[in-house]
Amino acid sequence: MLNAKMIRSKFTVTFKNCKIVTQTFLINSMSTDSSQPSFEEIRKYLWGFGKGNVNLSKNEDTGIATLVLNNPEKRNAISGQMMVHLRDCIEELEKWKSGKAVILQGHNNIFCSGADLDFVRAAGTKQGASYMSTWMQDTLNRLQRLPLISVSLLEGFAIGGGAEVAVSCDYIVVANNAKFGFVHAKMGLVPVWGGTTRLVNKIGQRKALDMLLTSKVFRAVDCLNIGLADAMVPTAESFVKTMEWLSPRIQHHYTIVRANKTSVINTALNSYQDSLAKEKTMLVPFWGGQLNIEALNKKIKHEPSQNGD
Ligand SMILES: CC[C@@H](C(=O)O)C(=O)SCCNC(=O)CCNC(=O)[C@H](O)C(C)(C)COP(=O)(O)OP(=O)(O)OC[C@H]1O[C@@H](n2cnc3c(N)ncnc32)[C@H](O)[C@@H]1OP(=O)(O)O
Repeated sequence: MLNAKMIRSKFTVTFKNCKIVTQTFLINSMSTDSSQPSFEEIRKYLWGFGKGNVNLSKNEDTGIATLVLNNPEKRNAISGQMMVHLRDCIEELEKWKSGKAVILQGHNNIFCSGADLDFVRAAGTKQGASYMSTWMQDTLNRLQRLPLISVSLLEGFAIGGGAEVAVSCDYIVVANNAKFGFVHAKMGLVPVWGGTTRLVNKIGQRKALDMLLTSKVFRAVDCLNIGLADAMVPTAESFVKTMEWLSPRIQHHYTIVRANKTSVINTALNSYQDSLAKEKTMLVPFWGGQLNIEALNKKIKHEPSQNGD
């Protein structure tokens, strides 16, 4: 792992009979920090824990991928093996250059019951904590940064680590039967997969603190009322309705969809100035490009939509 290390060197200069000592600090970024585990090492460790998998399917025609958490005997709890699968799926999505969106779901209409409690018991060491938090936080950071529009479709329970996965997505759609909770405190834990940071970004500091401290499990309509969920859909047709809800958000060319997602996520993850600087660089591929010229030629008149959406 790369580690920034300061090297100080002194230069003495004589100016008008005075000795001036200048100090130069160089950053040596090539040294390695052997105390940090490599991701390969963590992969091997996690792979030894539990069953289950994560299934990715990509539809090249629609540009929509689905990612399904699958561990039916444990309400889709995330085992060590599934942590490895999840990262591999995100890496696959990073390579998908023409995709527009990804929908995350749990197998058989249950989103996810959090980390596999058998894993939590077996890996309950300092090493286990460090490996899991490093791996899962990095994996979910990468999910959040994908240039795809990410939607978590919550059916049934999304608790503990399941809630952390859900808030890593751009949008949360709840089925009528969804139940969502950061239950970590009740389990004698704190979220470390990036869930606290992302929850605060979604619903604000006070509501997030309340949610963490009470370990309350929220019903679908409450998720909508507190601004955590973006839409609520009937459980019986949750996937179809989620696709309908998503459709206007991905109506444009995939390059436009991805550029807008990238710009927005940059504001969330970078400083104001960095975000402005990055935003300025986004226009070049589009300005005077084919999509822009076609739109100009149509002489579009922009009007409010009829149904107020
Ligand atoms: C790293 C830790 C932290 C994080 O940072 O993210 C966490 O995620 S901590 C984990 C938090 N999750 C839990 O504590 C889940 C506890 N489980 C439940 O509350 C309930 O099981 C449920 C999820 C509300 C579902 O209830 P229900 O539909 O009534 O099913 P059952 O309770 O009968 O469960 C069926 C079956 O599944 C097993 N199960 C459920 N969740 C997990 C889990 N997270 N890990 C392992 N196993 C789980 C449950 O024990 C049952 O097994 P059997 O009794 O053998 O059938």
